[in-house]
Amino acid sequence: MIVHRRLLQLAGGVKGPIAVCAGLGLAVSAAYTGQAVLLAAALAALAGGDVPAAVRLLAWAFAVIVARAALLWVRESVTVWAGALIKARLRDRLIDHLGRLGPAHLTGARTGHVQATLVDGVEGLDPYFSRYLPQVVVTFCVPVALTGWLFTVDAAAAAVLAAAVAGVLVIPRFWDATLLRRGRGRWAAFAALASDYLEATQGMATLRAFGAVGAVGARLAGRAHDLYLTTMRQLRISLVETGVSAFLVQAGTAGAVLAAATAGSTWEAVAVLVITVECFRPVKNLSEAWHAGYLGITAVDGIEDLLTASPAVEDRGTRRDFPEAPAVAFEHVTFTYPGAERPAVRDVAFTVEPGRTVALVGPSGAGKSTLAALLQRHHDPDRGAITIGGVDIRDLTLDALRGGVAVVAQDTYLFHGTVAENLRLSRPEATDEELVAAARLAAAHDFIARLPDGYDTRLGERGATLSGGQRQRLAIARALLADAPVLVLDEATSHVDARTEQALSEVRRGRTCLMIAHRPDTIRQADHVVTLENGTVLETAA
Ligand SMILES: Nc1ncnc2c1ncn2[C@@H]1O[C@H](COP(=O)(O)OP(=O)(O)OP(=O)(O)O)[C@@H](O)[C@H]1O
Repeated sequence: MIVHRRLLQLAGGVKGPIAVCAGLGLAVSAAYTGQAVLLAAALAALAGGDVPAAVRLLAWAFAVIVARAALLWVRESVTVWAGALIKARLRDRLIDHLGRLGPAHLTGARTGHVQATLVDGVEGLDPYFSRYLPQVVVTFCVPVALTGWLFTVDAAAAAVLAAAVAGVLVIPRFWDATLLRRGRGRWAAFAALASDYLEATQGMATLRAFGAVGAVGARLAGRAHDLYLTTMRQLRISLVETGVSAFLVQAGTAGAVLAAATAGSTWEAVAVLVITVECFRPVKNLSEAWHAGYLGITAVDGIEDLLTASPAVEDRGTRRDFPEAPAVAFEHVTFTYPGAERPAVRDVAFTVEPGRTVALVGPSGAGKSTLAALLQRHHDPDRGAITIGGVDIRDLTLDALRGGVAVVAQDTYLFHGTVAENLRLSRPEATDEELVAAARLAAAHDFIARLPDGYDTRLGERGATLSGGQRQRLAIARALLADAPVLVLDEATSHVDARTEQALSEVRRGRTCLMIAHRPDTIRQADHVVTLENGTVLETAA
């Protein structure tokens, strides 16, 4: 029996559904006990030759059985509802926090780990909250109540039963710490396997190209074997615990019945037998619920890691109005990535005048993407500041900043949705006409119109069904639709044709644009060129 402190805190918001499940569990136990007592009494009446009383008692027993069936149905429905509610609330909380952590967190964590936590961990927590925790309540209440009641019927049998119940509830607790530790080991192995599988699936084209599928397959087999070993290690403890509990249940039942048969009548022994069976029923059910919910318990570390991770930047700004036609100024900005030995950018100072374009150029690793990330506040500078229209971007709310800065990245992410859904990501309320107008300006309308369902065509994951240039033009249309006054543009090193080039100049028009540029043609179109080297500004040219 594991009642995890952190999981109880997480359950704070779902105490109501858990309490309802526990209440229904108690009602079901009461129905089982009522049925058993009525049947025992009916048998006693039959043995005593009182047939009418036996029939009356059997009729009551039948009514209780019907009521219990209804209660079981309600309990199952409520359990499934509670489970769905718990999962939805927990996932909302995790996704919300992940959104606040931003991309900086995902560069430090393996995506597969995060995915395993969000999908399998939360899925495993459903039975923990909706079945296991309510059953813990039932397991503590029912045996204690029935043993107490038995003391009024047969003290000797009750004493034997009390000892067995205490043993069943207390002895397995000695294994709890080991069980939890091994469970965590098993979760770590599971998350590692999930991460490797995700990576292998995503990188399959590269693995095939380099003939590395076999080697990765062998590594995955190794991971799967680790998972098997950790599962068996945990199972060994679980089985010992189950065996000890089963022994105590059988010994307690036999001992209590023996005590009753020695001291009282045969029918008293029958009554004790039915009570002991009902006394231990919740213990058996708890063990079943434990097997359903233990995956969630072991995933708690991943969930806690995610929930306690602090965002790379705090959303402490209060200004909601984004400056209009703003200048973007880097004021002696220095920034070192966490754990890095030297700054990625050092004392960088330049200004992008309102409505103008500055091309950032320089060799690989010079710090161009870092400056773009700082402008989007994926990180905050260690020294210096970035201002937009004279306002420090830390004074803007993150929502205001995101609404005012549009991004056309080189590796544009397209989701497994329709073209229209992907475009509306930047402005969900955009009308169909606005969608088409943006797509036309971005030179994307023609190829979209040729797709099987036009704007309603479903794109494959990451836009896999489109060419690189088409993906880039959709990204430009998305930025146009966002209609933000500041633009961060990471010029693609590949797939830039004349039409994409024209779309790029369209999206820059009237906007203050920071452009990571690679090609001489594009660099020539910029109003100013800032050359970076080793994180510092080498020269600024008009
Ligand atoms: N997440 C990170 N953690 C630690 N160091 C990083 C991280 N991202 C980049 N760096 C380092 O910061 C420095 C600047 O990298 P940055 O990506 O800004 O260069 P870049 O000029 O955009 O290069 P490229 O043209 O190749 O994209 C490099 O030394 C790089 O190794």
